[in-house]
Amino acid sequence: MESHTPSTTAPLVSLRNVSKRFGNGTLALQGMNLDVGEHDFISFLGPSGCGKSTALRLIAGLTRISSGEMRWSDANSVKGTSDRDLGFVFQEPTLMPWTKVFDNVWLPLKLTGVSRDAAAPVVQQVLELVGLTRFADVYPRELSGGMKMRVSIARALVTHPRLLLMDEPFAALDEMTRIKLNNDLLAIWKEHRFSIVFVTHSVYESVYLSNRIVVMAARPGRVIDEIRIDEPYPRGEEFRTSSRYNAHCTAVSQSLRGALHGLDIDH
Ligand SMILES: Nc1ncnc2c1ncn2[C@@H]1O[C@H](COP(=O)(O)OP(=O)(O)OP(=O)(O)O)[C@@H](O)[C@H]1O
Repeated sequence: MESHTPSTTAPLVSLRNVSKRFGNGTLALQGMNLDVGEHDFISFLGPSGCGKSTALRLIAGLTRISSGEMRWSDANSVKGTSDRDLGFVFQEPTLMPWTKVFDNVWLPLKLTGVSRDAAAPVVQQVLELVGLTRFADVYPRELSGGMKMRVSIARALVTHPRLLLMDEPFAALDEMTRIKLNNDLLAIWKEHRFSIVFVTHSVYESVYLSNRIVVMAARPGRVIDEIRIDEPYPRGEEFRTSSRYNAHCTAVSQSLRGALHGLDIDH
């Protein structure tokens, strides 16, 4: 068993007092502070509307911050939020239905000018990582929901990003598929040592996966707690059925109740 070793190097990305107000006046995120370290697995957890997706999209550079500061480590700062340093996985697999699995996964490399032939070894490598070696030549419609999500993860990993951002990637999947994908994601993360920021509504999923859980509340969207899950990896059935896991879930649920309580006060 291996304990998670907290990063002693500079954070990959730091948010300082970051806020986001949309044009319609909604304060989606207020005063967020966060350091994402090397090989962190961070979950954003909270009720609907607390700004989880907004925070993720800010980190991805898909939405601009209104105030505050976001700073990338030197290795990333050459090109800022370079596409090659970031992978993004959405709740929907968002695959191109008219083209085969191989071509869907090749896309991020194709967009940076890498030919199909040159991309082939790395596309095969990431398909192998997600267990889809034999499916390179099929269309997305021939795949189950879980397999489509695996393709989406492979596409995000094909550029070997240092940070993988995942917005409720498994929310639409059945329980067994979700557990399997949780385990496979942890195995890939452990082997390849990138960092993950993962949005979820599930206390159980966040405790199982993460070493840090950022608990958020709504109106305005904000961070109300950060909880460390200091448990060794790999985590498997033994951890999922342990009293320690239950105790962590109870503590996180209590913190989350604070988030919901805040919502009641605001309304
Ligand atoms: N483009 C937008 N324009 C205006 N308001 C927005 C926009 N995107 C999000 N919001 C609002 O910002 C707040 C935070 O939304 P966000 O999607 O980040 O929350 P969330 O925690 O991810 O919610 P959910 O769990 O339901 O996905 C919400 O009140 C939402 O309605």
